[in-house]
Amino acid sequence: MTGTILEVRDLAISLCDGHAPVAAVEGVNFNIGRGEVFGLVGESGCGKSLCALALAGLLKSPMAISGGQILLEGRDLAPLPASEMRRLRGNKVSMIFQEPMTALNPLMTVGDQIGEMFVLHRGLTARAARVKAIEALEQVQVSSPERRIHAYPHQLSGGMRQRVMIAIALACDPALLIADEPTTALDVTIQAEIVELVLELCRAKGTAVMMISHDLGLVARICNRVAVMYAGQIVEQRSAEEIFTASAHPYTRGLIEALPRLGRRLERGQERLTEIGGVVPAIRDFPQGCRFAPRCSRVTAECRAAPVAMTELNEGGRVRCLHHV
Ligand SMILES: Nc1ncnc2c1ncn2[C@@H]1O[C@H](COP(=O)(O)OP(=O)(O)OP(=O)(O)O)[C@@H](O)[C@H]1O
Repeated sequence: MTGTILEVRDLAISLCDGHAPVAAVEGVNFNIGRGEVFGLVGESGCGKSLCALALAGLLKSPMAISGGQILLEGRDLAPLPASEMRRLRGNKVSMIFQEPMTALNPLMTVGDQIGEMFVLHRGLTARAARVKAIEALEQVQVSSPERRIHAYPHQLSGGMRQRVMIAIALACDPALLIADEPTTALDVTIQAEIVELVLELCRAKGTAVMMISHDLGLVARICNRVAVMYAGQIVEQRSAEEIFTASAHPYTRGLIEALPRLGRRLERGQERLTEIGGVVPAIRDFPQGCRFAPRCSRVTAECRAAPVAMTELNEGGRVRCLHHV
């Protein structure tokens, strides 16, 4: 791993729906190294998908980037028009989604959809692209690829469709793959296979991965570094090793407590593992002080008084908490 491939500086994403704009995401800062596997975790509604979509140039109105920079290999993607982002997507940066049907065209064969990447980004002829499409399907371990290239997405299983989406995303060896909960909708055994496949292919191609998940266990297992997001802000950033042993933010601690552990039994009368009480606030209801304050057991008046800045910890870790441990 050498050098930085992606530098996100002070990214802000706002809801611009004709009323006063509201920031759904703000002050997001992180770097991803070449070939690194970087994790972004948090409960549903924390802003993970908005960050992913912004990075891939796929944000849709009424959401828009309202500040900051997204430097991919030094070039700022934030101000680029949609036409320019279309040229970069699949080539420099790719994204895979939880539901492959959102990314696949139901009216095109999978062979044509994979081949299109080589025609568009590599200038190959249709015939050469077809050969590459078969190779790409082989790489994602789809059996009988010569036959499968003629299939339409609806003729494939969920796991198979996920493999096709990965083949499309990685066809042109992008520098960065953004994976937004790519396995959440799949069976547990297939989940593990798909994650392994993504990691193996990205390792071979030198592609960095930004893995987005609500599952801290998964992210800590496969990533080098992890950022924890809460209510539109990063609240903690650590190495994956430290996230369990030295996490400093009460929210990260809460996510860890809620993880099902092997051999961990429910106490008598306990219905589920300890979950963090309360819910993630809606973007118009973000508290003015620490956004986690209403759910936090360590809260004091000071926490509620004003926004909390990031504090640098040792070893490059950072935390947004006045009472971190
Ligand atoms: N188009 C939109 N209009 C209004 N609010 C939106 C829109 N898109 C997202 N939001 C809000 O922005 C916040 C962040 O959403 P986002 O989808 O990024 O969360 P997430 O952490 O990715 O959750 P999930 O894991 O469920 O996708 C949420 O409160 C969501 O309701």
